[in-house]
Amino acid sequence: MMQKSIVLISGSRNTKDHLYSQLKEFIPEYISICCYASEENIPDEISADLIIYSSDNLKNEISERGIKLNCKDYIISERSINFDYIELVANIPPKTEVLLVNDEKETTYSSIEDLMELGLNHIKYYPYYPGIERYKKLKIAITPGESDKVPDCVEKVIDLGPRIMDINTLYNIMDKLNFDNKDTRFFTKRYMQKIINVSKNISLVNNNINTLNTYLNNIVDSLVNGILVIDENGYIKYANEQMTKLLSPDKRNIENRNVKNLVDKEALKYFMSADFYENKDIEISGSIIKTSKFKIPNSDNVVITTSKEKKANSKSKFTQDLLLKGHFAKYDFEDIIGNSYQINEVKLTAFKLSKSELTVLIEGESGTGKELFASAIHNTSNRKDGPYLAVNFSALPDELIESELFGYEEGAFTGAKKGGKIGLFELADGGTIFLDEIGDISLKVQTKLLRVLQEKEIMPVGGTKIKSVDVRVIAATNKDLRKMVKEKQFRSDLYYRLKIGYIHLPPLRERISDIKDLVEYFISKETSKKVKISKEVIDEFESYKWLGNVRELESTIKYMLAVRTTDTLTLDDLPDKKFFEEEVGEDNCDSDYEFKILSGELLSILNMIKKLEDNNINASREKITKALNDIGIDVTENKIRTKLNYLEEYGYITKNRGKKGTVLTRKGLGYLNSMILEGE
Ligand SMILES: Nc1ncnc2c1ncn2[C@@H]1O[C@H](COP(=O)(O)OP(=O)(O)OP(=O)(O)O)[C@@H](O)[C@H]1O
Repeated sequence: MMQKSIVLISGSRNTKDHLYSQLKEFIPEYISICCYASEENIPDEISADLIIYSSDNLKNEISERGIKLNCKDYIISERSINFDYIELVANIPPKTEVLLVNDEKETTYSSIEDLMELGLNHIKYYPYYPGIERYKKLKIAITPGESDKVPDCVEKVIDLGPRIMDINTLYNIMDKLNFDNKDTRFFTKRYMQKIINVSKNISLVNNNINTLNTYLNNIVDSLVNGILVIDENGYIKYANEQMTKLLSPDKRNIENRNVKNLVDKEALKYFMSADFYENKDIEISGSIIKTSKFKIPNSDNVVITTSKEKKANSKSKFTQDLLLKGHFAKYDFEDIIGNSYQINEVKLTAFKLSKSELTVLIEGESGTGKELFASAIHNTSNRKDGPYLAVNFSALPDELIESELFGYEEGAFTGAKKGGKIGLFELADGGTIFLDEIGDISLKVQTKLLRVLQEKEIMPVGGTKIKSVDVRVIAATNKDLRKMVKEKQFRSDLYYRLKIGYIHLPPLRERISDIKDLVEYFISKETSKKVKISKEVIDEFESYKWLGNVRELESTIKYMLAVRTTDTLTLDDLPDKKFFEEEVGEDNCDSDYEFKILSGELLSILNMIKKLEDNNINASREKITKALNDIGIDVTENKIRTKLNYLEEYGYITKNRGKKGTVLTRKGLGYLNSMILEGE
């Protein structure tokens, strides 16, 4: 038999090398692989069974260059982020703002989408590509192999290497070369193994089995969409979220159930037969889906995967997934750690509310545990066996929110799916819907929501028929809704409807006695090893502001566990200051005018800086200390240093090196003026 051959053509040498090693890894040895880069020499004539172009443009370039091609077929590779390196991204502290740099607008956006789809949405991506008109001048950049395009403002570049071929392209290659079943199975196994290794790496870095599961799920989901493991009798050992959605429209847990009760006869034949197959079109729950089946080595279990339907369905699927933060209520009240008076009071109120059917509004800063409480309320309520859908409003534009929440009827708008679409409210029937970031919804959606709350019925977009739904609403926000009501950005009637049951979650800095318990809890959650934490660190933590609240504390512990050198976390393991949340940011322009109430000492310092400034004296640390001592306020220079840092972080002052010393900002001056007005 003649040896089959592949020729790969890419633009740069770097991409060529990466794609070559990927092909070597996945394509059996008996296929010969030859690679060229257009920036190097390409022969005038190329012969192969299959040519793979790394991009569309390259195909045109090759034909323009008049290169003679003797080949039966070609493929243009679809590319995705190289997940060998994604742990680098996973390790970036939450909420960090980064530039995503790529060569063109499209590739930049699709790289952002890839990373988000992999679940790496703990950081904020801003696009950058050559020729972009305006971009955010950030210090960190992530790039898939295009580090030479990174703009000057960037200080740290995380290069993920060029994007690799995606799983569909690899399947396509095998298809075109008529691989037999054995080889495709080998490939699937390899790919899965790779994914599992990547996830293990990530979780090792984070020391966290939960992270392992999350990333594993996300990566698997983004590649094969649905994944199901069944034993020889058809009992489900594992089903990921997508498969659960496919087999059980109410999205309840399907583990330990039998596939016989979940799919119809036709599909069951394929699920339970002794055959193994790749990408077979099978009708499951009313849709034709590409399905593969393979056996887990040394076990009686088989794995069934369904492919991501890239074309027809992907948009609406993706948007609903974006909107949905979770399908299951994961937490109970026992999972809410903390014994402070403040948190106990809130837990008690929440517990009482859970036994009622009232709508609940949870207010609290970001990371205080609003989602945790919503989940615990559902799990303690009479609806605990019903669905729980957590919806995040900040992810989507208004029109989509409306159709995803309330569904639409066939023909409601261009692109509406045949048969219409069931909205999340209908899916949550009999259960609870958690509407996170409720302050982000438009007035139009507010009006529709009000209707659900008042009448317990929904009207799908473009529909005429009203449908009754029985859903309990729990809403959450980190915005000041009352202020939004005053400013007419939030309907007052909706506000009062939501606020029938009300919980305010205190920020972490107001319940510092919980810090120790939380720290111990997070350590035990992250690692099975006996890791201690020094008292100095706890003391230090108790003096922090924790603007990112419990979430920030959790990621700090994760960080410290990852960098620690001994089994005790010490001050040396603390991240540097940049790691911690800062208050002033572009997203938070209002904070310029939102004053943090300052305690006596801080106020005295601020006042003193103004006095010195008024007298044309540079407010150095030394001068401020002396002037305060002079008026009987007993402070050391060291203490002043800490306080000045605090004032600077809140935007009241800026510290300058050298002679100029500390100066009041507009906000600082504004604060002092407002104090004078209040005093008058
Ligand atoms: N009291 C607590 N005990 C244990 N874990 C907590 C507690 N509070 C918050 N967490 C953890 O902190 C993280 C943030 O919590 P959660 O997502 O519920 O906050 P949130 O207020 O909904 O934040 P956002 O407004 O940003 O969505 C989660 O990982 C959660 O498990």
